[in-house]
Formats: sequence, structure tokens, C-alpha cells
Amino acid sequence: MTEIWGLTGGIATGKSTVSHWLHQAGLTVIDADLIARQVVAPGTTGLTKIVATFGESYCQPDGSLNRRKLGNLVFHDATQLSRLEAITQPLIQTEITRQLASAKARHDPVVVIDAPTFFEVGYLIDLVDHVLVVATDATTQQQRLQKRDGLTAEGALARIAQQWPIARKVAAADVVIDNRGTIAQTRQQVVKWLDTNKFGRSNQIK
Ligand SMILES: CC(C)(COP(=O)(O)OP(=O)(O)OC[C@H]1O[C@@H](n2cnc3c(N)ncnc32)[C@H](O)[C@@H]1O)[C@@H](O)C(=O)NCCC(=O)NCCS
Ligand SMILES: Nc1ncnc2c1ncn2[C@@H]1O[C@H](COP(=O)(O)OP(=O)(O)OP(=O)(O)O)[C@@H](O)[C@H]1O
Repeated sequence: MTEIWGLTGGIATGKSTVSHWLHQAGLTVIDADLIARQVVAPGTTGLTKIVATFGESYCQPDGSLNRRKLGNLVFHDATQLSRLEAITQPLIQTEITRQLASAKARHDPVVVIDAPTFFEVGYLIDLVDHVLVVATDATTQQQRLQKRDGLTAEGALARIAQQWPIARKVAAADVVIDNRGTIAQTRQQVVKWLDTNKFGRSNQIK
């Protein structure tokens, strides 16, 4: 029997950091952000549809998607974000469902679906047994996002505004990892969660 967990949080609250440790500990991780990139790689129908919808100017000279330009458009305009999601979400959903079926067929004991818009997309909640949320306060979130992605305050706040507020995600969580402190403090909480549930090998986390 495969136990399935959702892993989510707000943009830049630390999902990838935690997800990386869960992978190191031997859990099967389905990474929605990675899948979202794969379904719009050069040569895919996803990219063809994006170019047909938003225009050739959203492609770089090498034929790949101009992610920064498209991000600046859709994260400032909810209508444009909906148009993009209408293209990408069905493709992402199909691939997540396929990877989950493979993991179940292999009898993987624990599968984690790591998705930033886990609650927002609606369908993922029905696939999992429990949800783990990685959270920070709003100021820390904004500071880390600006630093990581080289964004202005306005650019960071626009991206944060496209998701559920982090407090709403925390309220909907079964387990919350508090990532306001140091990386070491967060790692300690993840190790405790793994050990308490007897999931994977927490001593493999680096
Ligand atoms: C708009 C795009 C091209 C911007 O690319 P960029 O490389 O700048 O960002 P990246 O994809 O790494 O995402 C960074 C973060 O933005 C946030 N984000 C991404 N997509 C969305 C969305 N549809 N709604 C709200 N937040 C989002 C997430 O927190 C994500 O972790 C890209 O985010 C995209 O294609 N988004 C639509 C696909 C999607 O819904 N992805 C979420 C996976 S469930
Ligand atoms: N406890 C921490 N202390 C300091 N920096 C941190 C901490 N946790 C994460 N970071 C940094 O904050 C940034 C955001 O973390 P991360 O990329 O893991 O977030 P995310 O939730 O996966 O973001 P996204 O939604 O954009 O995919 C990264 O640059 C990461 O190195």
C-alpha cells in the first residue's frame, strides 16, 4: 500500500529545499514544477500552444520558452495566467497521474507530490492521504523570493498574490514545517517527521 502525501507552501517558502531532502531520504517525489517545465520544452505541443496563444515573442532565439517574459505577463494579470494554465494544467495533470500510477505499480511505500499550486488547482487534494505545508511569515517569503529570483518588491508581491495566502494553506495542512528559521532548524523538523512516520532513511539527508 502506497501512502501519498502532498507537499506545498507559498512561492519561495522552501518546498524545493524540503523536497530535495525527502528525495535524499529515499521517498518518491513527483515534482510538479519540473513537469511544468518538461511539458513546454522545445518541440512539445505545450510550447506550440503557448506560442499560438501569446505570440512568437515569448520564444527565445534558441526556440525555448522565454519564461521571464511570460512570468512578467501572467503574474501581473490573472486572465493571462488562466489562459496559460488552460494550456499547461491538463498536461501537468496527465503526467502527475502517470507518475503516481507507476509508483503504485512499483509498490513504493511513500510518494510525495510536490506542487506549489497544490490547493489552488483543486484536483490534487483527491489524490493524496495527507498534506504537508512548508511555511514562512510573509516578510521572509518576500525577502527570499526577491533574493533568489532577482525581483523587485513589486515583482515579488505580484507573484505572491497569484496564490492562496500562506495562512490559508497552513490552516488546510495536516503537518506544517516552519521554515522561518535557519536551514538546520528546518532540516531537524523534516528528520523528526520522517523518523516519527518511519519514512525513508533520514540519515541520508545532507
Ligand atoms: C509563468 C512561468 C513560465 C514562469 O516561469 P519561471 O521560470 O519564472 O518560474 P517557475 O516555473 O520556476 O515557478 C516559480 C514559482 O512560481 C509559482 N507559480 C508557477 N506557476 C504558478 C501558477 N500557475 N500560479 C501561481 N503560482 C505559480 C510557484 O510557486 C513556482 O514554484 C511558469 O511558472 C509556468 O509555466 N507556470 C504555469 C505552470 C504551472 O501552473 N506551474 C505550477 C505547477 S503545479
Ligand atoms: N531556512 C532558510 N534560510 C535561508 N534561506 C532559505 C531557507 N529555506 C530556503 N531558503 C532559500 O529561499 C529560497 C526559496 O526556497 P525554495 O526554492 O526551496 O522555495 P520554493 O517554495 O521551492 O519556491 P518556488 O515556489 O518558487 O518553487 C531559496 O533561495 C532557498 O535557498
